[in-house]
Amino acid sequence: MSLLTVESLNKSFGGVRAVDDVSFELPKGHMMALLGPNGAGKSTCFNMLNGQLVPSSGSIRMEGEELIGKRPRDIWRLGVGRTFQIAAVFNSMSVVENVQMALFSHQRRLLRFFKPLHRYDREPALELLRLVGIEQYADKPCSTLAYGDVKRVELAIAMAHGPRLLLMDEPCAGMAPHERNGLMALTRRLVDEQGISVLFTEHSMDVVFSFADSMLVLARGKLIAAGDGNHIRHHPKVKEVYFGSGKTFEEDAREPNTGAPVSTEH
Ligand SMILES: Nc1ncnc2c1ncn2[C@@H]1O[C@H](COP(=O)(O)OP(=O)(O)OP(=O)(O)O)[C@@H](O)[C@H]1O
Repeated sequence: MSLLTVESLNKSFGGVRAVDDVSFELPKGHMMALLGPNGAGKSTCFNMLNGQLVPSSGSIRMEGEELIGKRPRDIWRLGVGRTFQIAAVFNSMSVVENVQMALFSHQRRLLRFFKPLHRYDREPALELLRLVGIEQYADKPCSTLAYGDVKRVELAIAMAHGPRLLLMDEPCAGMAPHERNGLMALTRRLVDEQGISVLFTEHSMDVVFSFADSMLVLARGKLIAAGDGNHIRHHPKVKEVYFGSGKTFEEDAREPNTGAPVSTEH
């Protein structure tokens, strides 16, 4: 059974059909990219999946349960996590405290007046930092981290909520090539080892073709192609919408300068 089943999804803003009759299935343990030129409808799609926007019509089911009509908070509790283009962390708190806070909020517990935050859930938080490869920065303030590491903190925070589906909004925006390969290789490992599913938007085609199992391509709200890298790379409609955009559809991502395959090591 698919984790996510989207059927005939529509969203109009006045006369603009931002998402136009889109249907797809996302299997468990699968990494899928949602592609398309600017204004294609990717953000609108994401915002409907996590309940921020109410669709004009259609259906979004997670393991059979209809998500449309539920509040974003309830969808999040059902296991739909999200990371953002600009990482959302508390800069003044330490790395581990950010994750402790997320674990704490996930368990819906109330802070006890005399017990400081740092005494809650430190071990499980450290375990999550180990998972994303930044345990060594646990007690540093988030504000002192390199941007690639802040994105890892954001991933640990998202994992603290035990997602079944993680929506990642341009995860590599603003990152250097070696940082983005590291982050996506880590995400790939979380998909393979933890069995979560990931749907991500991304403008860097090298990242997409290296790490995604499959791709959806939107243009003016419509789904024009769906399939694996080979299918998408040679799809005439995809070539048409990207023609002249400078997108290269490279075969795979390699570490810059060395030509070595990317690694999840940090
Ligand atoms: N709140 C809104 N009100 C009116 N029109 C909107 C709104 N949100 C999106 N649109 C329109 O819907 C269409 C799809 O926009 P959307 O932001 O989903 O595209 P996108 O693929 O995410 O683009 P980008 O890659 O530039 O972020 C565009 O024509 C946009 O102008």
